[in-house]
Amino acid sequence: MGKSIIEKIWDKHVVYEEEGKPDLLYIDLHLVHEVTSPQAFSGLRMKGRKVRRPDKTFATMDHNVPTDNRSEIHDKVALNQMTTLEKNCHEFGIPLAGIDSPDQGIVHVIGPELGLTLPGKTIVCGDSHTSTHGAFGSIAFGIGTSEVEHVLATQTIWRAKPKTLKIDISGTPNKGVTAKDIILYILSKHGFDFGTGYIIEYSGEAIRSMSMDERMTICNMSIEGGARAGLVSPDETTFSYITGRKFAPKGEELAKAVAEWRELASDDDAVYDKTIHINAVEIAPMVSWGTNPAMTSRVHERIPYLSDCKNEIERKSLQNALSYMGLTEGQRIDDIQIQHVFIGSCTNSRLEDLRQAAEIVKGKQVHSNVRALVVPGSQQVKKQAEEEGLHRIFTEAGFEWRESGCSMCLSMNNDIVPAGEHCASTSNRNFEGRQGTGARTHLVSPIMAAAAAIYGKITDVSEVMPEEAVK
Ligand SMILES: CC(C)[C@H](C(=O)O)[C@@H](O)C(=O)O
Ligand code: SF4
Repeated sequence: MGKSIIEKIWDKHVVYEEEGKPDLLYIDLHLVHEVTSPQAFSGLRMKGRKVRRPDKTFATMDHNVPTDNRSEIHDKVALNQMTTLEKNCHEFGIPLAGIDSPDQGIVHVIGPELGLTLPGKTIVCGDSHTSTHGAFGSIAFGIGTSEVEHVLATQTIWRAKPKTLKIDISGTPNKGVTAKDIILYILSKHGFDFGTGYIIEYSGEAIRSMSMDERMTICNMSIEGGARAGLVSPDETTFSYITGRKFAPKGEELAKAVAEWRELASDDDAVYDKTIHINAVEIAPMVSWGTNPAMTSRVHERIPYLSDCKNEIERKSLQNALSYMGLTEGQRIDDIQIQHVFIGSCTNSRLEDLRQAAEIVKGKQVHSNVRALVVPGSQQVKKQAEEEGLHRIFTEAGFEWRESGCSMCLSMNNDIVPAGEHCASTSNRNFEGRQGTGARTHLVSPIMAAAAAIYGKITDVSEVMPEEAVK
């Protein structure tokens, strides 16, 4: 019987196992950011311990860095977390892409970009969207702060062996349908907890024809379905992305690594605990209308009716979501008015996301009721986008063009959506208060966000996209 990539990587990393207990897993890469690391470093200091493998650890600051004026940081909590991270990295010998570094950015954007994220690795970070790195064929998952301390001290972590779930996506996506729509569709169809206890492997022709940026978007949101991680078996697309990256293997070492990575891909006869099939033609541009990412519909649909709910629990949760969102049952999704647009976050702030959004925005103006932000995921993305002139397309249309960071994805910095206002956002979470107290989030793709910015309401991008923007 063949093995899946999940079992292959897992088995190679188990350093200790005992019947009925979690496995002790070796960790190849530990990514660190300013929010979930301070207590972990204090713990080490108190116990007089060192970081075991600073060379397998890499830090950046992203959650609360300002994305407008970098030179004056007024927020005391943010400033404290940033200087604490600098101090900790210096003391424990950990490489850091600090606020002034050309490598700074959202931790899940810079790992791949710098060639730190590689196939076959086990990767952890004190952050739930670590699943993003699975796009390269690695097992990557988020850990808690006490576990951050454990990994810093031992380079290992305790984890029960996961169940395996294969999501096979066939077919060619329709016009206006992106990787973001595919993952939102999966969530809308299977709920916010279908992945509990599983690591997902995404496969099928739709995945194979995706770029690395697109695969990252899909893997990123695995966690919104409750999964422990999500990944894609590596292939030529993966290897060519990695080639030439700053910390990736080079020359002969790379050739040797690629030969090993090829062996990692799941065997044709691998067996999974569960399999889900999806046909991409079922999918249209998607929009979340509720308060979890599974409360999502196709753009031309209506918000569900209370009378369609299967039970009282469902009815209550629909009622609560509608009241928080200021929407009514049966309302048309494309009637929702938008006051804010956020293009950014570890889901959709990479170069391709910005290129696609710019195609929609080119030569148009942001609607007068809308405030729109583009926040590149990293300084490298920002620089490349500027070299291509994308920043000019956005700013001429009336978008704000920012420095890299998590920004409006979560209300931990200055980029906040005011109470009661609606934001079309390319991020991954729409929980109550996520973008600010009382803020109303609609999760969409970058091109849907761009269309919302121009028309001031949720708009089916497939109807307004120029011919040259159709893939
Ligand atoms: C702040 C951090 C712990 C958090 C996470 O783990 O995901 C954040 O990145 C988020 O997206 O909510
Ligand atoms: S961009 Fe958003 S989801 Fe991603 S790490 Fe930052 S806060 Fe979390």
